[in-house]
Amino acid sequence: MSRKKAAKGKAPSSSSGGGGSPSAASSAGKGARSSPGIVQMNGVVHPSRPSISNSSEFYDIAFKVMLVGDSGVGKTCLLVRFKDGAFLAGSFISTVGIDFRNKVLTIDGVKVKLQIWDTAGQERFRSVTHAYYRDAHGEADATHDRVVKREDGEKLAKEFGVPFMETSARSGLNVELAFTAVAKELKHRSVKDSSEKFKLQEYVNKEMKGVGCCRS
Ligand SMILES: Nc1nc2c(ncn2[C@@H]2O[C@H](COP(=O)(O)OP(=O)(O)OP(=O)(O)O)[C@@H](O)[C@H]2O)c(=O)[nH]1
Repeated sequence: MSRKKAAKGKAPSSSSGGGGSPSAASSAGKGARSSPGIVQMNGVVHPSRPSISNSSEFYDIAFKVMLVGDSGVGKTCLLVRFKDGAFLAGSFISTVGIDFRNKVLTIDGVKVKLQIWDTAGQERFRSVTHAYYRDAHGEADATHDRVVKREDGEKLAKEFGVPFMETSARSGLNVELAFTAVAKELKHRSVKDSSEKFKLQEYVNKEMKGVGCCRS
């Protein structure tokens, strides 16, 4: 069965309230997905003067994080799971252009705001989404439908020197961890006099849950 695609998200100019309300929902014939990628982007540090995010939450440091990957790999669902704790099942609604949502996490007593940009995976939006990469620092429940072998993902991550983990927007597997790991790494990078060294790979290996652990 082919997936029906409609438009989701909205233009960035209208997203200042912390993101629009992209919706998606499950389709019986949906194919397997590879994983969305999380790219961490640059941060702004305000150690002595807490700021207020668009969602009225105070924060100490802000970072821009991009979700990148082909259309349909689950970027929007990953973000919605992280932000709202929900899985949007139903027919697949493709993102138009780019959109963002804010979430403030407390990392070792520091309020870290992640401004997470959800990019459109479709080729026709490439020029729009790539424009937002400037400034920037920085699935697993459908095992039968899997298109990317775990080993291949691990190999690729090794090549790029980044940690590898599988997430599921549907079950929630490792979603919080993926974003928390990014926030921790960015916070440690930005606090220059940090005495303790943060080892991202070790943290991820310790905290990561295996596929099949958290089905809902
Ligand atoms: N089983 C399962 N389905 C998922 C998961 N994440 C997303 N989906 C489904 O995959 C389809 C695409 O998800 P989206 O999050 O909209 O994909 P996207 O990467 O944002 O796509 P674009 O907006 O076109 O770039 C939807 O039908 C979702 O319901 C997941 O973790 N498990």
